[in-house]
Amino acid sequence: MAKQEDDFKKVISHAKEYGYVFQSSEIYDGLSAVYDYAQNGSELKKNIREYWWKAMVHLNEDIVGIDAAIFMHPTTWKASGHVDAFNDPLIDNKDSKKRYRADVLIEDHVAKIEAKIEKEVAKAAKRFGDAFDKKEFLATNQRVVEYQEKADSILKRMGRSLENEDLADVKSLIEELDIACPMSGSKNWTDVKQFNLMFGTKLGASAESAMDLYLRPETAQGIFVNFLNVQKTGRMKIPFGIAQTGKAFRNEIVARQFIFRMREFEQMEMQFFIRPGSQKEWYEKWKENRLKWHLSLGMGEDNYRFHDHEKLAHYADAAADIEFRFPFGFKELEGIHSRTDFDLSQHEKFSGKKLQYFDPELKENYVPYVVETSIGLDRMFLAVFSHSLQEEELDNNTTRTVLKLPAVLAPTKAAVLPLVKKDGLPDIAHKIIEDLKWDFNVTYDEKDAVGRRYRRQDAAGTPFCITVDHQSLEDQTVTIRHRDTMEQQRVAISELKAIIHKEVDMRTWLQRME
Ligand SMILES: Nc1ncnc2c1ncn2[C@@H]1O[C@H](COP(=O)(O)OP(=O)(O)OP(=O)(O)O)[C@@H](O)[C@H]1O
Repeated sequence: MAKQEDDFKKVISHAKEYGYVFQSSEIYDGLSAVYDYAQNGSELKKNIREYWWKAMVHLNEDIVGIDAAIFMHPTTWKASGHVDAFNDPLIDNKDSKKRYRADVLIEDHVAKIEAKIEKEVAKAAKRFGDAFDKKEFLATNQRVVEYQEKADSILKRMGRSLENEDLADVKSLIEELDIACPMSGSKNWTDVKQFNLMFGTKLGASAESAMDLYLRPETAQGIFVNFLNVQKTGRMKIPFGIAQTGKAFRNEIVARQFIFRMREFEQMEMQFFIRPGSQKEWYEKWKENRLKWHLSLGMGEDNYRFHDHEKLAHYADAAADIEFRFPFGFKELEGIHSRTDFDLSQHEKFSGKKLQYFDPELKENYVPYVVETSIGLDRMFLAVFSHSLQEEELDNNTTRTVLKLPAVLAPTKAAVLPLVKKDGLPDIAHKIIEDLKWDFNVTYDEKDAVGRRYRRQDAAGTPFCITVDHQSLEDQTVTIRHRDTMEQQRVAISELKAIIHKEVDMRTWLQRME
């Protein structure tokens, strides 16, 4: 645990030091769970968004993108169920006065049991070496089986109680598990209460005419209310999808873990409209497709897993998360939900307008079913950033800090470095930049010895360093150094563009999904 915390602290401080993420309003001591993306962070975030948009919208003929407003008519949130049911169960500790999500306290308790299982697995793997079969061990080792059963039964009971709104039982569970306040160690808890996560605001100038509004807690509803507009104007035929990226706001009770859980964040969502009855098939297809998208980034198959939900939201008939191995363990990165016709039917009911599709093949009208994929852009950022940050032991007994971002996502693709600040080398470097900047985000750096500059670019995640030296004056060649291997090649300046394109183009990366 201590190592995990330490690694995570390194991630947070590296994000600040290298211009990725700052705390919002830091000069006023910050605002809890709100963050700003800095000069490198905003580029990385944009690149992740574009990588998603390319895969989702441009590469799928049957998916189009929209950009709906954050403000929506307040009835939207009545219809969607958010006014009545977008709650988290909260519990206060009477001694420390700290507030927690009751379900998170229980899940953290279960995570500790799961950590014990991992420990047993690691021990056994060491003991048995090559002969170790993890699956068999998990199924047959008595202690591990007991741990697993305990973890499952806790989660099942919690899911059931939350579903039945039995908050007294959630409190009993916390007491039975002897869960203490992580801050104070006290077990003096209040009852569990529901807390609505939507932020309210007002539209209009005068107090009398002002209308109560909400900042949207998810982007999905902007798509549902536009379903028929898009279908008609785009002449879309079912099955088809509508995608969008944009801000969402949730007044999270416990906002923690850096940009993992924020109060203002960005979602990338796609709602896929289908014939009723075909939801199982599409749900499976989208689960598979989304995992492939993640794997295309090459961050290791072992770092992802599916978590199928037992406890379903009020709108869903199936739901799964793609979990990623964050520095603090496996956690939800993306959700895939089979939302039935719940949202469109609710909007029909509350607006009094028909939201139906005439299926020319079946020759009938129906309210389509929906399978959605929903991923947090900030969470994806954290996944990519934390996975990429590595400390490497080098042959000469030094370590280097390197941010091995997938090159396609790296904020700056290349740094151009004149070996010295004289003899015309900076001029050549600037000329190279003039040419490359139309294709890539590139940077110039002439300060310090070249070795230090390499290290700086490694830590900032720049995949290539291009060094201009005296030989460049004679034969128009430079060295290009690869961040991950530290290998250097002598190449003609005229070849640079093609070399970089090959490594950073989305095509190369996204074709891995095929
Ligand atoms: N507060 C938040 N900060 C950052 N990202 C978030 C936040 N809430 C949700 N997301 C992202 O949006 C995605 C889809 O939202 P969804 O409503 O399914 O999340 P959720 O199940 O409520 O998440 P969680 O269980 O972590 O609260 C999540 O998978 C996550 O990546």
